Amino acid sequence: MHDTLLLFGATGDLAQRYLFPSLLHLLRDRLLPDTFRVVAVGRSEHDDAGFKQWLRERLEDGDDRDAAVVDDLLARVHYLSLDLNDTEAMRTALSQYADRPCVSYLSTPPDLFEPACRGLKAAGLLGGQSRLVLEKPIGRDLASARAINATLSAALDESRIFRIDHYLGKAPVQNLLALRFGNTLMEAVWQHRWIASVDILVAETAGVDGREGYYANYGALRDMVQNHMLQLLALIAMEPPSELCADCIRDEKTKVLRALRPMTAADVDTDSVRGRYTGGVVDGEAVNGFTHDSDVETFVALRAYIDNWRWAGVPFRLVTGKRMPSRTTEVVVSFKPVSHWVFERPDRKRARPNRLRMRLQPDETIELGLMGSLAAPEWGATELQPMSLDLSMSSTPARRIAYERLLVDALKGDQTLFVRDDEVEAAWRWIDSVSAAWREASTPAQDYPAGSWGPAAASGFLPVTLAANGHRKKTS
Ligand SMILES: NC(=O)C1=CN([C@@H]2O[C@H](COP(=O)(O)OP(=O)(O)OC[C@H]3O[C@@H](n4cnc5c(N)ncnc54)[C@H](OP(=O)(O)O)[C@@H]3O)[C@@H](O)[C@H]2O)C=CC1
Ligand SMILES: O=C1O[C@H](COP(=O)(O)O)[C@@H](O)[C@H](O)[C@H]1O
Repeated sequence: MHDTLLLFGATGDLAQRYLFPSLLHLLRDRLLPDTFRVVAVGRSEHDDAGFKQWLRERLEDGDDRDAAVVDDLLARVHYLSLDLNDTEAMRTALSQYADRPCVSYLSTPPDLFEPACRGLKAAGLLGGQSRLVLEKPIGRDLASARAINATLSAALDESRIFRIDHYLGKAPVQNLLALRFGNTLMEAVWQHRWIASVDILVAETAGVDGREGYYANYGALRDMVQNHMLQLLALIAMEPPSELCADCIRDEKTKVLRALRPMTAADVDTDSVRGRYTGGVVDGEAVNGFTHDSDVETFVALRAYIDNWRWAGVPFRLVTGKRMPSRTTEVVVSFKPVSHWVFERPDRKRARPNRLRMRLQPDETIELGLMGSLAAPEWGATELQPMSLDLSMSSTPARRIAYERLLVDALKGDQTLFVRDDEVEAAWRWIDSVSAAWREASTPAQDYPAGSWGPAAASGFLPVTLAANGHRKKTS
């Protein structure tokens, strides 16, 4: 396991909210080497003591903080103020760390990836066994992703490049693989013959607040669908890998992403909805709308098709939005109805095809919708009723922040939960088809009030499980 982490963007939002708290937990749980050290790099002109004071105030804010562990972490941190565009300054300041293999983590905007690579290379930090971790987004479209990948591959081998999609660090997301490939029952019915549709919902109550500049250039399609949602789709739809090696899994995910049917302007009206939140009420609090000058969407609903043998004709409905009524990430697999109905005719109206609901956030639960009989002898006949089988996951161990797992894996060199160059490009290829179709069809972002499930036109895309929770009913 490498023991030197160079964290670029150390003064940023991600670093203070997730990366340093993750390191704190890993140190507390003794999951880092004794010699572990962090070179924290930002543009802000703190001196080392000033940065540590700034960081201490943020770390001590958390409710699970142990003062001794905070002290331990801060003793391992050294701060450097550097402009990543200044290759010579990077070489001068950083070459002292080239004494042993290290992990450089670029938690910075993507336009800094190229200059940062130049500076790291000049400092000798990309050679040997050193690794590079990159935050999303990897570009803004296929062309820019390719340019970033070309820069990276000119600097170091793909086996040492770790592209983050933090959803892959979430234990419930990894459990999708366990559920699919650890159970005979699932895999036997996991295909178009038995499955009618798949819903993937990632709803957030949070708004864009504080990230308007970034978001206005990306929108929900590029911010959420290109990475997290397509990763969920790939895990649900991929073929079984021959073994759990990083490339075995990434090969299969990439095949799925490549098989996504491109969207055309003719599909836009039936297969997509764009939305943008206006003012409203979320969690009992009044919130403002997203009023940025750009035309970006904060909500997307898409119907996607995977053109391969397993998934022919099965719609995958992808819905994500900000300022929704609840924070919910779930995958709902709806099965086809039974082929021949043998029960009383009136029962047929009540018949509900089986449904597997895998809730990933905020809590992890699995629910299987079945038909069963609640017959009472005096009724004289069997009456079928929908029943649901809840598999509580409450006995699973406490979950770690996704970044804890990803940081450990990057330090160890395990790429399984990181995204490969061809995978990123396949995802962008499909996203580009959607944005080109929207452009050609001049698809507007329709208003929805904050605290609702998106524009009215999207109701046919919402999983039926929302109606079961008392939310708006699905209309088609
Ligand atoms: N925040 C989040 O929740 C998430 C963020 N991400 C991704 O993580 C990355 C970082 O995001 P976030 O922390 O929010 O961004 P911020 O804007 O909060 O931070 C950006 C960081 O980059 C540094 N930086 C900017 N320009 C330079 C430069 N020329 N030279 C050296 N350092 C520079 C900043 O330094 P300084 O502040 O000192 O100027 C700061 O530390 C982005 O790619 C983002 O998309 C991904 C998922 C979630
Ligand atoms: O990458 C991002 O993810 C978050 C949602 O992550 P979660 O772990 O809280 O589900 C999203 O808010 C943000 O816009 C996006 O950049």
